Amino acid sequence: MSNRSIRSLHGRQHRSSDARMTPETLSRTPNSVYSAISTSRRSSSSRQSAVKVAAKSLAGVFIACFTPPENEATSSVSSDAQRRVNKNGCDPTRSVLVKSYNSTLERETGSIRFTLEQMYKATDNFSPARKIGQGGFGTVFKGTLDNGMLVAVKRAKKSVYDMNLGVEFQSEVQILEKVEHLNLVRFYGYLEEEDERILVVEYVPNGTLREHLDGIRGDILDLPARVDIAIDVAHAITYLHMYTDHPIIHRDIKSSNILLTENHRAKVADFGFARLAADTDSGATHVSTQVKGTAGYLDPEYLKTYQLTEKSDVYSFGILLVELVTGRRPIDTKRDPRERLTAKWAMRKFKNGDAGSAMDPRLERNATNSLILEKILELAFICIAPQRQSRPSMRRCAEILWSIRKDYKELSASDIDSISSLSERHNSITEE
Ligand SMILES: Nc1ncnc2c1ncn2[C@@H]1O[C@H](COP(=O)(O)OP(=O)(O)OP(=O)(O)O)[C@@H](O)[C@H]1O
Repeated sequence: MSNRSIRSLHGRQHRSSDARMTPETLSRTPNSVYSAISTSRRSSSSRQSAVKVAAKSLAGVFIACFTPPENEATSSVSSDAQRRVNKNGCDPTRSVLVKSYNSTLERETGSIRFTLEQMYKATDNFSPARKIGQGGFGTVFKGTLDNGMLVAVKRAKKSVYDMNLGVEFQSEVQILEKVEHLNLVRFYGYLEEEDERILVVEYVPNGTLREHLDGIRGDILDLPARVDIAIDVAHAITYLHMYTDHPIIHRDIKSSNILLTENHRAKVADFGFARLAADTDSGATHVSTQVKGTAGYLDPEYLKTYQLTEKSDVYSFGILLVELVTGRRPIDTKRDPRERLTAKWAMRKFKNGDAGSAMDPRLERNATNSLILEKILELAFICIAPQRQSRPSMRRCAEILWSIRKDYKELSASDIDSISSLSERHNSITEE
């Protein structure tokens, strides 16, 4: 969704034979990195001591005392997986849609192959009044299908098609057909006729996360809403990495690819760059491939080695977390040179015990928000660790965020004294 997207730099195709980390290995938190960040921070002189005590002890507690909510992870994602499954891998809603379009060519997978006539009808002949967006892929229209269903109709621009979009389009369709999750934009079908390429996906009515952070979509998102959005995105990527038939790497996690519903639920969009992950059964750890993604979100190790793993999504997710709490874009060229790379700037502030000054100025400043900001930044910084082995799995990120949300709820109803007592309670649990 940004013209900074890097479509194709260098191309090589091969698979490595290194052993891939298992989900069990991935779910272990790199405590050393986490605590290295915590201990390298200078304590803030301006902070009230109770908050410092609480922050320090909670830093360990957040990791050490999390009851790994395995069940929640497993049940939420696997029930989703069950929900989606029929023998063609499509969910009941899709089937209904397919039935109502039985005059069209239906693919075995359950997605619909639309006709041009249907697309013209759905979009009032691609009327400018129906245009809702423009991106590197083409133009997006708000469409209405015959059955009244609202959809987003993504029409590829011809120049993109001429640049070998055919292969990418088919690969995007194939990936979209495989996935089904509440936090992923749902795929309904596509059109491929002569020089027209169109994707028909769920219409998500409330704009992109970036628009919300820019304040052009009404009310500013408060911190709990941002934590919820981070959790939704973590669920979506965890699903792609761990619960699809074959792990999928999204490769373009960024705030302008996160669409929001009216209730501020997040849905990850845009599978244009998505790739199947390495085939672990054959012992591969990564796929080597052309570098694609968006400047500012790109994993430096992937950029350097062309080796793509799920941890590249984790890196982009870390950048997204920084974006969520600072409100700033990952690269902000209008700022002072020392502030242009937002993650670096925020990390410096954090290490100097001054994380609070990296907080989005539109967020309320209070003890709870400051503490939660630190927790989110701590997680962000392990996600963007230079070496991919040091980064947590997406599932681990989701677990940490659940605990952050839980503690937010407990802390927000209380004052500094309660923060201290919560930290004491956690200490006594660890001592036991
Ligand atoms: N499913 C959707 N529901 C509602 N609006 C959408 C939907 N998909 C895209 N949009 C709108 O259209 C805009 C462009 O989206 P699009 O996915 O086409 O970008 P893109 O071509 O993938 O961009 P890039 O390739 O540069 O990342 C979005 O910013 C959003 O405002």
